[in-house]
Amino acid sequence: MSIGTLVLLRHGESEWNAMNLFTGWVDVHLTDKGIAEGKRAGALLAEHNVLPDILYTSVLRRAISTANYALDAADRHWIPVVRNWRLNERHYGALQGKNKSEIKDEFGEEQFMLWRRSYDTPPPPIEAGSKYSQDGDPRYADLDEVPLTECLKDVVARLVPYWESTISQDLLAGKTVLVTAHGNSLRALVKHLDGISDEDIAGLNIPTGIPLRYDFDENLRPLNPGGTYLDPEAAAAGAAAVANQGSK
Ligand SMILES: O=C(O)[C@@H](CO)OP(=O)(O)O
Repeated sequence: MSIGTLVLLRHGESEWNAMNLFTGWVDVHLTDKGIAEGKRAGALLAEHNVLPDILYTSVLRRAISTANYALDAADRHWIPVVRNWRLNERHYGALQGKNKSEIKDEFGEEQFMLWRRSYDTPPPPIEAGSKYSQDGDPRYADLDEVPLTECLKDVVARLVPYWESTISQDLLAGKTVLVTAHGNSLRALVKHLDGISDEDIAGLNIPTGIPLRYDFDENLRPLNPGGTYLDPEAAAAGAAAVANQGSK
């Protein structure tokens, strides 16, 4: 059987994306624009005849809702769904709920970019019991420890084993697999798929709501390194907008 197709989809614009706030594991809703992006993503899937057989999402509603809108638009609302915290956004520690521009002004561009895009510098940990911490959240009851902060390296460490044991098995079985997740969890996965260095991953930004397709050889090496966005122009504009967050 031939190897399946992978489609990565970052959730549509969330309320906190629109407000320029660090989000991480805080479970915020989509904006109307984000809902429209989800529907458009589904239309793109249908137009390109990339019809998912199975969906993997994080346990955060911005990814779950985006997938629901997209699959409904593509008439694939009925496929099996697997949700796993390992696809969650990077935990943004004490920065969760903080305004990106204010953090940049307070700590300077260099520290801001270290926290946002360096591979192995996590933000300061969130305080237990603080408004935007996840302690006591029932969806994480099975975790030995809920993270208090994460850098991208931590996301790679929690996500790649799940990719290898579970998601990639569906590709090897020939399925079309949709993964609906987040800016930094998808950066972690793309880093692994494309073998991007710890330094170069800093320059990679994933736009909201535009399906990114990967095809593979039998060793699960991408035949189209970097993947193929189903709307390349919108993807380039969207990635530039993400890169510039924090600049007023
Ligand atoms: O706030 C976040 O959780 C992420 C994604 O929106 O932000 P950034 O792109 O700055 O890593």
